[in-house]
Amino acid sequence: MDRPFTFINSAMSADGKISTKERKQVRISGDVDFDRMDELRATSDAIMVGIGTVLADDPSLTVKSEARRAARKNKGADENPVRIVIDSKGRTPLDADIFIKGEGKRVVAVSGSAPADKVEELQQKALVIRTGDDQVDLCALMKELNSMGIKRLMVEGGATLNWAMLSNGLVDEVYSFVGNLLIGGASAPTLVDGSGFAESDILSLELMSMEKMDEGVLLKWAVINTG
Ligand SMILES: NC(=O)C1=CN([C@@H]2O[C@H](COP(=O)(O)OP(=O)(O)OC[C@H]3O[C@@H](n4cnc5c(N)ncnc54)[C@H](OP(=O)(O)O)[C@@H]3O)[C@@H](O)[C@H]2O)C=CC1
Ligand SMILES: Nc1nc(O)c(N)c(N[C@@H]2O[C@H](COP(=O)(O)O)[C@@H](O)[C@H]2O)n1
Repeated sequence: MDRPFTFINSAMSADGKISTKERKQVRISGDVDFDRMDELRATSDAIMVGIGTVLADDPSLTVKSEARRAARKNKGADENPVRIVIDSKGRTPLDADIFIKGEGKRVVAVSGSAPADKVEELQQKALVIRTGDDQVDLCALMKELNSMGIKRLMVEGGATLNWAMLSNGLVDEVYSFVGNLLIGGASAPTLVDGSGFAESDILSLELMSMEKMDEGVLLKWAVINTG
């Protein structure tokens, strides 16, 4: 495989929403699930999010547990995995938490549509990788990440990036915490948005495990990529 092993980790409400119609971050996970997410971060080479998530949530994507950061250091790795933003037009704010918080490498993946001045500014903060004309070419990017030594990639959303990764056959597993709340709203983002599959292309999953966790359930799925 010339791309990293890739999994999506997400938290959704019982009605499949990952945030509100205003795209406002909601605490869906409980403490146990957040700790599980931290372990996933700590054991990944890189974490990827879309620019929509950076603009909505301003996440730091750091490993929160000091012990886990120390364990990474002991193995000769940076305290935090490489943090990657998928951002065709180079809109990532220079004061985003992803740049400010925690040590470690950052990558901003842009496309040919990113203005040169934005790229120059981002290069002060991150390695900038340019693929694709209008939007980031995710298949080409994944090959490049693989050649950089990124073998285990965690995708933390949002809904549009999840769709793009899944519909390009780039995801191996999906971990979804389903919380005990209903968010509703036709326009609220779901686990997978985008344009959606035609009936003949619907993606099949194989249930790997289900576990009661906090006040919800953790579902682990393997993606059956046929392409
Ligand atoms: N509950 C949870 O677990 C999580 C919830 N969220 C929520 O998700 C929401 C954000 O999701 P969403 O708005 O969908 O944004 P995303 O984070 O999915 O980012 C989508 C953006 O990525 C850029 N992009 C670049 N290249 C591509 C490509 N090839 N294919 C697709 N997109 C590409 C596009 O912007 P451009 O063209 O400008 O590059 C696109 O609009 C927020 O409300 C956040 O709170 C987010 C993460 C986890
Ligand atoms: N697993 C999970 N559960 C929830 O309830 C959530 N709201 C999220 N959101 C994701 O976590 C990111 C925050 O990361 P930092 O704490 O800033 O490091 C946020 O952007 C979403 O990706 N996840």
